[in-house]
Amino acid sequence: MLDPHARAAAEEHLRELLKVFGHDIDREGLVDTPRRYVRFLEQFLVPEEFDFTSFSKENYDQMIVQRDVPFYSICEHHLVPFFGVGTIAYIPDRRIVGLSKLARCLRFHAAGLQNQERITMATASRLQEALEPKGVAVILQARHLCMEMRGIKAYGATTITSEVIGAFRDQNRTRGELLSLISQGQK
Ligand SMILES: Nc1nc2c(ncn2[C@@H]2O[C@H](COP(=O)(O)OP(=O)(O)OP(=O)(O)O)[C@@H](O)[C@H]2O)c(=O)[nH]1
Ligand SMILES: [Zn+2]
Repeated sequence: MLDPHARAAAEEHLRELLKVFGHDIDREGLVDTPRRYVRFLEQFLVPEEFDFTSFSKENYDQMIVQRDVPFYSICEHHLVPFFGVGTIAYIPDRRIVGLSKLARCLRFHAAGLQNQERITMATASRLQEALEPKGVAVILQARHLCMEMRGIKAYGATTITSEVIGAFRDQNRTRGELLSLISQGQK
């Protein structure tokens, strides 16, 4: 959380920026916008930490795959959103993790000013460190508004990044099984 002085300064900078572009910052629709935007940045740039609640895997030793996990981020180059869905998979060794923590992990690392490759690697490393599983795979598919609204204007282009660790990297059969599980039921 920002202290009140820092928040007031951030809001003032935003008012100045809007003025530079000729906006009447006292009109009804804009008067509270700097406050709202700074609050959004506070929430988005400083993500909420979470606990990696884990459980004994009992006898389960197959891969766990979570698909279509939505995430939102802000491109560090243009300050424009990029967003998409991720697949997070792991093969437990001793522990399994609470399912919501997979999505939380991706959400946490997507927050802030980012590039897609960094989110992919950070999500995978975090799972690897927290669980020491036999393998981890993170695959992100995203649309970058900096490539759609501006610049190259490649509407609808998607970028896929992946990070695979352990058994997913070393064993073709394991990797094949992951790909087949991911594609199941997809249109
Ligand atoms: N590798 C990577 N590049 C990204 C990501 N998000 C945006 N970029 C790219 O960062 C690059 C910044 O390039 P610059 O040439 O400095 O910026 P620019 O003149 O605005 O580039 P254009 O977008 O091509 O108009 C662009 O090619 C963006 O597409 C990302 O998540 N990963
Ligand atoms: Zn960008």
